[in-house]
Amino acid sequence: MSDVWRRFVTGEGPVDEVDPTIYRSWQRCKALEVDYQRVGSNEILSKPRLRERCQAQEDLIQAGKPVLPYVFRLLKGLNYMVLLCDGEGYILEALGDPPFMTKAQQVYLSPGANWREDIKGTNAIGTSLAEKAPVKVRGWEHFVQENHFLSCWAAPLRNSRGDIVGVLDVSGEAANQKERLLEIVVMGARMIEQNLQLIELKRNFRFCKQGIRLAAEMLREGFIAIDGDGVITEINRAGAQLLGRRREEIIGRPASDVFCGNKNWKIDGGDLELEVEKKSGLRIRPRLREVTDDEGYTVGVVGVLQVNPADKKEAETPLWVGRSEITRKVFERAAKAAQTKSTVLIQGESGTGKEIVARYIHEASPWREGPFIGVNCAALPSTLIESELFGYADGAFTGAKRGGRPGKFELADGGTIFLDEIGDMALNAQAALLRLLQEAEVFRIGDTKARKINVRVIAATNKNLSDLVAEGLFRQDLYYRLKVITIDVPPLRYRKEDIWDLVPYFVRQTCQTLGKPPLGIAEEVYTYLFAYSWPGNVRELKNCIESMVAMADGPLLTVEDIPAEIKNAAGSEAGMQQSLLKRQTREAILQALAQTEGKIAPAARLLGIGRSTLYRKMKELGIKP
Ligand SMILES: Nc1ncnc2c1ncn2[C@@H]1O[C@H](COP(=O)(O)OP(=O)(O)OP(=O)(O)O)[C@@H](O)[C@H]1O
Repeated sequence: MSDVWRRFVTGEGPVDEVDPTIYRSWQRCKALEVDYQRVGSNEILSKPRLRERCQAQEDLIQAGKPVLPYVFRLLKGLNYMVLLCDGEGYILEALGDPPFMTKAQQVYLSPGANWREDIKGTNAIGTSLAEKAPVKVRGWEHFVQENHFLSCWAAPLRNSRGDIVGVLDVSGEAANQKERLLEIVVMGARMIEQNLQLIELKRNFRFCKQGIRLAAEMLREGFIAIDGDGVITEINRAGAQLLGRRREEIIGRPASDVFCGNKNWKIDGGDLELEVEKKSGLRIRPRLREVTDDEGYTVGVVGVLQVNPADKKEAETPLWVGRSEITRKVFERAAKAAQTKSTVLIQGESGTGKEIVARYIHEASPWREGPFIGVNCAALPSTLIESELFGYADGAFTGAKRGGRPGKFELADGGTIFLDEIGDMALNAQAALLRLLQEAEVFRIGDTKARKINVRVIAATNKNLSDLVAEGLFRQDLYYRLKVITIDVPPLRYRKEDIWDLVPYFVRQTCQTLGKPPLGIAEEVYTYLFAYSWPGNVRELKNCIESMVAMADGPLLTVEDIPAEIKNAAGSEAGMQQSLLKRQTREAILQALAQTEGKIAPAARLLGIGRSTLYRKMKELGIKP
């Protein structure tokens, strides 16, 4: 036992031979009345509480993961241990040589124990936290006598804001005093801090990237980001739609490939003469702002895609809107189908938007310059459908027009014919249609002359065609000929996120048609529209909005304007929706936790929410960590 230590703790005499850091710590311990013979009451976490703490300090653990073994390898076989502690003094992880680990265990120098100064007296972990600096505490410098067999070296760990978030410590036996241990500990601490910064940077980067993507998707206008090398790094769906391409086709491509104008386009200092002219003659121009770094160097540009003001009328009404994954996939599939020559069969409940999909295919296909002719097969009596579709020759029947008449197929030559409600087509017309599809030529009724036609055929049905085939109401050979490419358009109730876009879209459209000034939409309206199940799909929503706009008095559409039958049905479904939402949230959280073996931080990342939000939701839903 050191005489200096004894003199201090008993208060017998002056102790000026002590390192000032140690002396300050001893004074703090004395003021806190720490027992100098043995630790009065240790603070040890139970295994589950320790696991929880490690989860809460996931970044620190991650940052320390490669460093602890590295430092330990430098000291291996010399009877030391390396410890990682959090900013409150709790030991989270330890690596060490077994003989010393066993001895250290007796004074709880092991995971779960807290080594704050007020609990353990002067020690490297607690004292480095109190002093906010690297310290060494050898043998009798420990305030509590039972720790005199130890020598420890520790350095605090800071995050990028400079807050202390932990401590790296090396401990060994008092007699074991290797040179330069403090330098090793400080070096290890710097490595952990760098890893912490990297983790934070990666997270910030992901946040910025995802944040930009989400923010861009909220814009009604087209958004584009181009990096310093002139490569397009982001474009939102509205922007891609404006350019008539898919996002995936644009991102990663040089801007000069996508836009015409200055081919050798460079960001810094160059004139931004970008423009793209669509086949329709629509000219699109980006309005861009430079993004500069701290030194003022241009690192890229961001901005909105605009339609040349002269062409604006056409662009203001996109053919379709809808942000749901389901709708996006439907139109992605339609875009692919547009590039082929095959017949397309669109299936879906009434009012889901099958005709819109057909028009979109036409617009994106090589037939886009030709006409788009729609025929509702259910609306035509079976006696008329053949002459309507294929036309008739002069004198084909009594009452026939002189000189004959072309049918819809001939009228659609060079373009697209859309056969809606194909399931209702009469069998004789089906036979003629099959022949036409196989030969690519039409025979007018009563005519022997074949006329070559170049038509893209798109059919749609809200019936199950294979059932009709089984009942003998639809020709099997025609069914197979039609369903070369099928596109299913799901009901609106399965893709309710689209309501966010459809509502303002229909409000704008209706205001324009009725010559009303633009109307706002009260947030609460959406609660009702989301709760309703929309059996009539998008058409029913469109009708609902039309009636709301027509009836609205003020500048805002409110719950009062919702048609009574929809409001009442939605009101009774609202409670159900909420409990369904709760159930779905619960399941999503449980699944994420199962995937990450109960780890909170990765589960939160998987769910795309913050850690504290996840904790709160788990509490609300009664999920135990
Ligand atoms: N994604 C969408 N974006 C904008 N408008 C849409 C969308 N989907 C549907 N609509 C509109 O909803 C209405 C119904 O759509 P559409 O006529 O295409 O449905 P449908 O499935 O062909 O119906 P039916 O089977 O009764 O013929 C139309 O006015 C259409 O413009």
